[in-house]
Amino acid sequence: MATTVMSLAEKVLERLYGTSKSAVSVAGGETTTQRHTHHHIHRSKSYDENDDDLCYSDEDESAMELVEIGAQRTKNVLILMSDTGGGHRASAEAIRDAFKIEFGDKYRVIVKDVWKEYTGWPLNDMERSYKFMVKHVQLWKVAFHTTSPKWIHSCYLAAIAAYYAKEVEAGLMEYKPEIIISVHPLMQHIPLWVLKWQELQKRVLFVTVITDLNTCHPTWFHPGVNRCYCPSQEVAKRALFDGLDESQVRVFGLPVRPSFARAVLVKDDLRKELEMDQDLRAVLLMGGGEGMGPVKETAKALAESLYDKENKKPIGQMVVICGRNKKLASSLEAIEWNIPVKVRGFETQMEKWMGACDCIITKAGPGTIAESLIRSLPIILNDYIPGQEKGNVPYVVENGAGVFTRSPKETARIVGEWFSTKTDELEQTSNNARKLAQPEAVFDIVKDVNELSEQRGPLANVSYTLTSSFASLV
Ligand SMILES: CCCCCCCC/C=C\CCCCCCCC(=O)OC[C@H](CO)OC(=O)CCCCCCCCCCCCCCC
Ligand SMILES: O=c1ccn([C@@H]2O[C@H](COP(=O)(O)OP(=O)(O)O[C@H]3O[C@H](CO)[C@H](O)[C@H](O)[C@H]3O)[C@@H](O)[C@H]2O)c(=O)[nH]1
Repeated sequence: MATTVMSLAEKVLERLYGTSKSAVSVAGGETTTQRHTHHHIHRSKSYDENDDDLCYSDEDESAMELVEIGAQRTKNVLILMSDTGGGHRASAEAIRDAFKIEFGDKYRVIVKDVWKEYTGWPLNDMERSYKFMVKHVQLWKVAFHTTSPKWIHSCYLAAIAAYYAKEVEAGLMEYKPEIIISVHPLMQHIPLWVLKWQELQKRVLFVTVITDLNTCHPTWFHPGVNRCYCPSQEVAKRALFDGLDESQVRVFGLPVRPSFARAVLVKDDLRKELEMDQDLRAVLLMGGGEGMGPVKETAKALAESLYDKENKKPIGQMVVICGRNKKLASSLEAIEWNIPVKVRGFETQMEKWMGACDCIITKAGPGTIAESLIRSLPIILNDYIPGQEKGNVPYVVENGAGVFTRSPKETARIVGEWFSTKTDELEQTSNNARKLAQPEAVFDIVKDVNELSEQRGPLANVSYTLTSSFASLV
């Protein structure tokens, strides 16, 4: 049977790639195509043993056609994320959009919080827990650092995995992914265990895309992944230190939505479209997806520093994006401002607001920082979440792309100077920001995932079967 399948597979490959038997049998110094064909033959054999879908006889031409159609069918990519802040979703959507741009219908990309949809507490409530913990910042600090040792978080996660194994399995099965991409620190261990129990480790590609720029939590690093995409050399160093192999690690940058990288945006046009003042310099004030940090105090201080009392006219304008913080938005809307101010809720076209402004004030969220760098915006960091965001401050400041101050008055003073007496400093900081930007990162990541997937061959056809006793296997 094995010989039969070998010759069939070669026929299929010949039709797909025009590759001959002799090309396949060459050992060592393989070309890419040869390396791929080698994988294909290997796979078709093992699938014949394990997978009913691919059982066929030598003469059965129609089965060959089926294999061929199967070979070119759309692959399912499942991106695991959670709305703990806005950063994970932004990166997940960036990856989804880049797959579409680069590969069209070759991949069907689904962005899901499988925990929320399929499991119970505490996994299905991470958004609320995270929001609560970062509000009580000492609590988050303690939770972040006490769960950093591997044995501690492994125990927690193993216990949760044992409890929710079937639910997570059902969640994964629903989407039948050939590729799983995790963009969340708590979404490596449990799905990888489930894949192991399902004996799908070798067939399902599992990659992690880290969305923290520097001092990230060690749960990001799991040695069982096929790839770990690190946004910076600093994170890569940590990954290697935590036991990943160099072959697993790639450094391309933090994935940012293609609309940031590819769109050609003209400031004047954007200001017209967004109904902003055409002439005054503009500062963008925000606090991540949740509108965190000293946004209101800073807005009030800016209204003072951007108003020329002598001449009774504004020297700048302000856009405040409050994200999902509705309370903040309504309290800012109630204020009567003496300079032009736009107060916005959660915006879906951040690239436009950033493109229309001249500098940004934000807490040290990695997504917002990476996006600002692409738009060459000088950054004033006014806060950071302990743990994962702490290292983002030196990343920005030491590279000359911005400054850090927690004081709203000091922030307002800096912006006032940038917009009046220190415009050259504003320009220099903007140039430094541009140099740090990595707009192509998201495309490099999806191309690498595609390459990994190709190496597994077009016959990779994952079959998911529900097993019944996972919990007992933990
Ligand atoms: C690491 C192991 C986590 C397992 C937690 C199970 C314990 C259940 C107790 C509390 C409710 C769960 C709270 C979930 C918080 C969600 C965090 C999140 O998604 O962050 C995203 C953020 C970023 O968006 O995640 C990170 O940057 C790093 C993740 C750190 C994980 C910290 C987990 C805290 C768990 C608290 C346990 C109590 C500690 C006592 C120490 C002895
Ligand atoms: O109205 C808004 C407000 C924000 N955003 C987007 O939301 C993202 C915010 O992400 P950040 O990484 O800047 O910050 P968050 O706090 O929202 O993100 C969370 O996830 C991050 C990882 O990606 C970090 O771990 C961070 O500490 C954690 O709080 C950015 O892409 C930003 O453009 C919008 O699209 N619209």
